[in-house]
Amino acid sequence: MTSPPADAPTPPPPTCEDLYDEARARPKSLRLLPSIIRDAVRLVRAAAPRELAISIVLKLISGAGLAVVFLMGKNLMATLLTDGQLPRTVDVLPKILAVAAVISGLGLIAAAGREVREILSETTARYARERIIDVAAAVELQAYETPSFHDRLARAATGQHRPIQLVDGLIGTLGAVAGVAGIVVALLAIQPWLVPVVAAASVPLIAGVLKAGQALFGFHLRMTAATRARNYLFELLTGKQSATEVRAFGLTDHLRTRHSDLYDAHMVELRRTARERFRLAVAGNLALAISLAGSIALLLHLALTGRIALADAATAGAALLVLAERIMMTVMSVGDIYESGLFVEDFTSFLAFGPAAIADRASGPAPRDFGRLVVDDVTFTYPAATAPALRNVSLEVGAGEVIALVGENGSGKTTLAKLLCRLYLPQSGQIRWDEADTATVDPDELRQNIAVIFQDFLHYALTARENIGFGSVVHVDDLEAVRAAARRSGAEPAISALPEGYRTILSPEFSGGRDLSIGQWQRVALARAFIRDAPLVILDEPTAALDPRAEHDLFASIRTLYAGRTVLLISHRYSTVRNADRIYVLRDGQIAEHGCHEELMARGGHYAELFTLQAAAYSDLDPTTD
Ligand SMILES: Nc1ncnc2c1ncn2[C@@H]1O[C@H](COP(=O)(O)OP(=O)(O)OP(=O)(O)O)[C@@H](O)[C@H]1O
Repeated sequence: MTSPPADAPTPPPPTCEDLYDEARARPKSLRLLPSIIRDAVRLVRAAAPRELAISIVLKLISGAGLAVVFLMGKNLMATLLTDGQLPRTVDVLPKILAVAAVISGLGLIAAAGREVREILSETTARYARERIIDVAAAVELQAYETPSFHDRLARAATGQHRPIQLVDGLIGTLGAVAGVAGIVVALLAIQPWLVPVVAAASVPLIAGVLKAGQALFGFHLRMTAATRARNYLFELLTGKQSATEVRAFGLTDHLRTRHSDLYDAHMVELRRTARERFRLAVAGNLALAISLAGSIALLLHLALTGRIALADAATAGAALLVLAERIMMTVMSVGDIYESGLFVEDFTSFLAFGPAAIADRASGPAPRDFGRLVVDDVTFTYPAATAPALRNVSLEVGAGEVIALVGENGSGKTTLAKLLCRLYLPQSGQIRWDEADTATVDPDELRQNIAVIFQDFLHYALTARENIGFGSVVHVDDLEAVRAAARRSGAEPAISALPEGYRTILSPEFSGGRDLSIGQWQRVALARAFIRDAPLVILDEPTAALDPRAEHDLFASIRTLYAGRTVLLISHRYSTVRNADRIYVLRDGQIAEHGCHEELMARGGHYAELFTLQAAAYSDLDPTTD
């Protein structure tokens, strides 16, 4: 692939939106079925090739086994009834034993088939789940900002058992089709005109099951967003994180009613869909029944008027009835396959958005060292927003500098930090790490050079060691490195006081787990940034929950703590950023001004206004001021 010219605007990253629309718009005709079946078989084969092969072989053996039992039984009867004499035990016993052995062998095969099927199903579900994780990990963070991605993710997560259902249905259908074929051959020999009649009568039945499959799939498609909303409310009502606030504000009844209303709407729609599916089934079956009754009446008429032999009419009638039953079964199986196929198509088209699909995105190697980070005229708008969060932002961060980013709420500080980490790509402008445009380098490699702690850092319900070690996953088992990071961030005393120290799970949801105070959590998060050996450190509000002494200590020693590294600091505490080499002031997504503290104060602009405002609040509280 050719790389775009250096000055060309960065193309918008592909999101799941494109794929979503394409998948939805695609006609869900029966013609798609072979490719859907191929995809499903491929997926199951990739997940569990051995189990799939064994499962098919066992199914074939069972099918053939039934025929063998039938033939052996026929042979046994012949032996028993030979010349009207009682057979000798020695002649008959081996045959009885052989029939018994084959029957019990078939029983064993059926039992083995069930177990293999269970393993096949679970292995396929696991494989499908892992592919979903691949997609979730590969898509740009931007995809998470779109409801359609979450809809598709939710459907993929619930549809992971569909490929195996489809393959199951396929194996069953092959058997049913073989049964139909046998009777069709017999009918062709007796009354050939009956075959096209029955085939024509099956058309409404087939159309019905296809429409029924589409109706069910449509129902799931329509309800995905509402189902996610309902599941979210369920999480709120049952989750640990929400439990405190839901109780404190007495929200349980209100949320419960909303959950229940959404469920009511879901059930109304489900009943409507079920009625539609039932109507389609009635119409299809009625058409088949009418044509059957007509054919049998005609057979009877032909027999009574002497145009066909009575025996032929009776045989054809019986074959017709069996055929009708088989056709119904077959059509049902085909309907199930089609229905599963619609979900499989939805599922596999989602998987297509995984690592393979984004492999050809520009992704050169990330620079190893850090000299300079340049933000050049960057504009960025969130997918869900209409106005840009950042407009024509330009700034520069040099190696070894401590740079501060300040501004009022919503001015774009966190957004800029996320763009620097290449979590989002700008719609226009460039972010250059030394000479490399970060849009064109491998994002994972680039992020290895950055230690970032966001305001909403994660509280992992895992051990204290992991909570720190995740900052540099290669050090997760290195207790000494973890301890050293904890000492630097001041988290060490709180962790050492835990019942199992660094082995304690930081969540009371798990046995032996304990929680930390918010300030202690913040120190743990800071330790995560310390353990990561990255040249650029981005700290987004790192001291919001720290006590004044801890905050003072951190900022007083920031140059020593991060000696040799470059620090980008986002803070609302103006006193803490005054020692930065350069301060950038963001306002409504734009850089309003920049310079060192003294320069900005002398200028008397936005920074000076906010700094003075904050300082005044402190001096008002100061009992020594008059
Ligand atoms: N995921 C999102 N989708 C749409 N708009 C967003 C999203 N995240 C943030 N915004 C909007 O982008 C703008 C910048 O937000 P950002 O979080 O960068 O501000 P901030 O300066 O870090 O604010 P704070 O000081 O409150 O942390 C805001 O107007 C915000 O409402």
